[in-house]
Amino acid sequence: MRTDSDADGSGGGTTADTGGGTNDGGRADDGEPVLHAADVHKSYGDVTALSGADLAVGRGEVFGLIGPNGAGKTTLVRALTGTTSVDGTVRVLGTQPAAVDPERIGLLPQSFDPPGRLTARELVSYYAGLYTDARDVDAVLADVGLESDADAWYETLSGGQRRRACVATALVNDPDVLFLDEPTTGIDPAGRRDIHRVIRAAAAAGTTVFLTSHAMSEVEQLADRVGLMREGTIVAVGSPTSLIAEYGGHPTLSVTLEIPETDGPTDAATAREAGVAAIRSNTHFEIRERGAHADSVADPTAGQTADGTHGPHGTAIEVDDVPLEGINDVLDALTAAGIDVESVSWSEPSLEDVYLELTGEAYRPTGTEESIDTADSTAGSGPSSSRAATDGGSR
Ligand SMILES: Nc1ncnc2c1ncn2[C@@H]1O[C@H](COP(=O)(O)OP(=O)(O)OP(=O)(O)O)[C@@H](O)[C@H]1O
Repeated sequence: MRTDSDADGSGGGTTADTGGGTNDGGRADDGEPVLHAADVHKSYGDVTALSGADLAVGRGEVFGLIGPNGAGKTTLVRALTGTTSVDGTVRVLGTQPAAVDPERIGLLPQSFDPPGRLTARELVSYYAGLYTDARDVDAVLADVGLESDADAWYETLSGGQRRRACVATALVNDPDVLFLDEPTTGIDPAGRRDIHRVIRAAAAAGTTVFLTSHAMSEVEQLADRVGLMREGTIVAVGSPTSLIAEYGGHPTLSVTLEIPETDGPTDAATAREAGVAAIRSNTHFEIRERGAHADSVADPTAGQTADGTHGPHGTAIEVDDVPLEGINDVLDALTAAGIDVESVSWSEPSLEDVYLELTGEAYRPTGTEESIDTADSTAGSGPSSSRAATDGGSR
């Protein structure tokens, strides 16, 4: 991070900010945000890629851009990196994107296919040679966890190792602004942690990181603020916490009740009905009556279907807005009514729920849910956690 770009760190904000963000963005040397887009439009023939995008990102901020395929994320990155022309205002480090000194920008595109017969060290050295003031190549390779594979040809590296090498090429000039498009695609959890650590360190040193990703858990963990893009505009901006509070919904407890193997579907419905009644009479929690759940009470096929509302051995009840400390109240109510519980899972809303709420679309899950025994159900929770007891029986 070059010191000549140091900013005053004062607040910036964006026109689309939900107001809940904890970091409204510092400013570049001349008082502007480091990245600034206002009313940006871009069309490809009849296709509208950007339809009035607004954005302000500050120095040292990690900004995560999420949105469905085709929402306009890559086009916005291209606008910010000066690789496509757009209508509207786009400023980077206080100037036009095309006029920014390339030494101050790091870019990892989604698709990057370097020559296979370069070693990782040669690849990063090549990029280092493009800059007048590059970092030590071996230090960068160590940062991304590639020190022991530095002399392997790129084509012999695994997918994750290749991606790490590519990330290294974007870091070697110690950029002031780092654009990362899906940086951890194909990288295993340990490698992902390495990359996350590198991103956090860069931001702590003052680099502005603009992260585009479909991995909601990654964005939730890394980003100071998140912008959700839909149909060419950013429809919500805020810290992950504020977006989840505003759009994520409530924590949900899902209780699967046991039904004896010989029983038929009507008994599954009866078991569920009894469970619902026990919870309603003995706790203040609401049952989440999704359409399929409501139907399952009266549905003679309940307990047999694969509609996702209950498994083959039990029937599920979803209880809305149950805090962690309320789980035992629900289980006690069922136990007191003599109802056996097969399993329990509890989940807090996450950025995934925000995404679903604001786009109405499912995305590829990133598998971050953790499972623990409910015997420890009073243990602390992370920003997005799920707790499950898979052993049968009531408590
Ligand atoms: N070079 C191009 N020529 C024509 N249309 C394009 C071009 N680039 C993008 N588009 C269109 O612009 C829209 C936005 O595309 P963009 O790549 O910015 O979306 P995205 O949010 O990055 O999508 P993804 O998540 O799939 O990468 C899409 O409808 C896309 O088909």
